[in-house]
Amino acid sequence: KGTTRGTLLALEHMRTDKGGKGGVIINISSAAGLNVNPLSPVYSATKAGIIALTRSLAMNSEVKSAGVRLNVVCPAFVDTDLIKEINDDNCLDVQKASKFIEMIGVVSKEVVVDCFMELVRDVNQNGAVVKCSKMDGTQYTSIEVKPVT
Ligand SMILES: NC(=O)c1ccc[n+]([C@@H]2O[C@H](COP(=O)([O-])OP(=O)(O)OC[C@H]3O[C@@H](n4cnc5c(N)ncnc54)[C@H](O)[C@@H]3O)[C@@H](O)[C@H]2O)c1
Ligand SMILES: CCCCC/C=C\C=C\[C@H](O)C/C=C\C/C=C\CCCC(=O)O
Repeated sequence: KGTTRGTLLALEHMRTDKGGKGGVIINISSAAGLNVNPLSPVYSATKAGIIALTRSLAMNSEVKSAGVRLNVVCPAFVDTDLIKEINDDNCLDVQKASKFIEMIGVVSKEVVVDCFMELVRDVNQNGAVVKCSKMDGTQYTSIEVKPVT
């Protein structure tokens, strides 16, 4: 809910057809939103929602004309407090989650920031979904878009 409200507020503020200067919105989702995550299904659903929200707005012709780009970063595990706070309230099996994190590995915050900044600087990126993971590195995902007529 916070990401949806924040995105819509930023968009209203930034769009050139409403007096703004245009620009770019980068949302943070998660690798959990790109694939199944049986250990935290609700978390996964909220992250999939952020990807759909961001891509849908990015592909809206009025938003494009108003000079606002939107992209989304989907990190796997990152070295922040969040992964130290996995517990029975937010995960269905904490022990399995710990083993999974060990297997996938944890990236530094700098890796996510680099990814974020690349999407800010590259004016050709709109609607991009970028995964960053220790195991697989940084990858632009490819999801087919059927244009709405
Ligand atoms: N750490 C990871 O492995 C990881 C991976 C992928 C995605 N993410 C996502 O990245 C985002 C940031 O997480 P993080 O890893 O930096 O965690 P974090 O725990 O370090 O930071 C979360 C921040 O959100 C703030 N916060 C919590 N509830 C809030 C609220 N209701 N209103 C305003 N602020 C609130 C906290 O005070 C904290 O500063 C989250 O959406 C998380 O799901 C994290
Ligand atoms: C698996 C336990 C998830 C617990 C949720 C708590 C923290 C979540 C952190 C991140 O958002 C990442 C969550 C899941 C990552 C899911 C898949 C990683 C796939 C990695 C890869 O494909 O390289």
